[in-house]
Amino acid sequence: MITILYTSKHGATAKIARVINTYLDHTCTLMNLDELDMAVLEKTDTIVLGVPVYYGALDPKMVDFIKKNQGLLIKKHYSIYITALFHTEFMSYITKEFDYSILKNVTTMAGLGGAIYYPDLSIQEKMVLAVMNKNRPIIPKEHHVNIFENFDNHEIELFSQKIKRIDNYACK
Ligand SMILES: Cc1cc2nc3c(=O)[nH]c(=O)nc-3n(C[C@H](O)[C@H](O)[C@H](O)COP(=O)(O)O)c2cc1C
Repeated sequence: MITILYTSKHGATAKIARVINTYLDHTCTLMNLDELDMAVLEKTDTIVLGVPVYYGALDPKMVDFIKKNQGLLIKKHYSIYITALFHTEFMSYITKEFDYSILKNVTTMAGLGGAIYYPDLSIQEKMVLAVMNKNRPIIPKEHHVNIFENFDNHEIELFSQKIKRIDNYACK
């Protein structure tokens, strides 16, 4: 049994969870951390953690969950995917937050891309993104009013295949 546990302010991390679930033949339980169900997690063999990046750091709610629930995670196969525009830098976001005691037990990790849904953003978020984009241009100008997605579809498929293999192995 696989559970994908995620946080998602604007929907991209949730969207990736749904795509992974599709690659896994709709066999996963999708769980938003805001609706955490520990009884389901206790029963699950494989936990996939979906963690977005904001302001140069992993979402603190999920970081807190992972740190407080190391005991539970160690008993499972657990994997992490990062949702971020600068997704190739996922390891630097991860190593900034987690030490070896957590990382040595992670089965697989990946950076899968991110998205900006402009109509959903607050003025403050738009300002932060404008500064970020000025310093390190990543969002083309024509996307500044609408939707920009830079999901790495190939990585999403590879990550899903790894999860499938891990869970098949766990169930043997
Ligand atoms: C206010 C704000 C700050 C962000 N900061 C970063 C960042 O520092 N690095 C990065 O790679 N992506 C950054 N992003 C992009 C997010 O990681 C991307 O929008 C991701 O899809 C967010 O996940 P969500 O849609 O599930 O909320 C930021 C996005 C917002 C709105």
